[in-house]
Amino acid sequence: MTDALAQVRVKICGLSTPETVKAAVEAGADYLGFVFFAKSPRNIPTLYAAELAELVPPHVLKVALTVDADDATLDRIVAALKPDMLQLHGSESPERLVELKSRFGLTLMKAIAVSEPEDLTGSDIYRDTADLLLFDAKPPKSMQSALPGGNGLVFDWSLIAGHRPEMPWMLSGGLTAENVGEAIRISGAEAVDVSSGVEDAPGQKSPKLIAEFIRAAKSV
Ligand SMILES: O=C(O)c1ccccc1NCC(=O)[C@H](O)[C@H](O)COP(=O)(O)O
Repeated sequence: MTDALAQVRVKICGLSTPETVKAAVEAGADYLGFVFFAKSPRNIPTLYAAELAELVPPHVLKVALTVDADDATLDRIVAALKPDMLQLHGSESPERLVELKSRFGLTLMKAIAVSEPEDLTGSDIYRDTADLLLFDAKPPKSMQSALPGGNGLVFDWSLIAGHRPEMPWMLSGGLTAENVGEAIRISGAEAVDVSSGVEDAPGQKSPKLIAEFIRAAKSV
């Protein structure tokens, strides 16, 4: 039997309430992302993460999203959330990933900001240190106050078709229930990640939009 019918895996990022965590689990999310970055409208206090973590069954993987966090901060996050994966959304170097793997032994996903082909070829530097890559849209320089991710921006998915990494990867950046099918077909993604596209307002996840997104991604 081939893997041709395998469903796309879905990560819902930036959950911050019990209701939306439960909604994402019930809708069939494979990964739930929790943001630990003070400037983000999705930031959650570290201790509150422990409460949300209780609601996540073992078959759904918990992802802690951080931006250039130091060891002490990560120690607190890992103790509270007990994540399966760290999503590194800053300018963490390959050497930093080696340190994090040795300290925590968790799956490491390095976010790569993409706007041109060189961004994809440049991501090869993480080949030996990241377990998977997350391709996200690079905010334009004009967006001075932009977050490093979670901006609802799309990049040209055909760039990935021209440089498919040999290691596992996820697609993100401005995905919605309406465009995720086309994004998967063009990029060849086997896993997708969404935040803004399942929100009614920045930081406010919608159970309805979460269910619609997961249905759309998994029906491709
Ligand atoms: O969500 C945030 O606020 C955030 C803050 C700092 C770094 C990354 C952040 N989010 C990343 C994500 O939510 C996703 O991994 C991905 O970039 C999708 O975002 P979106 O374009 O909003 O769907």
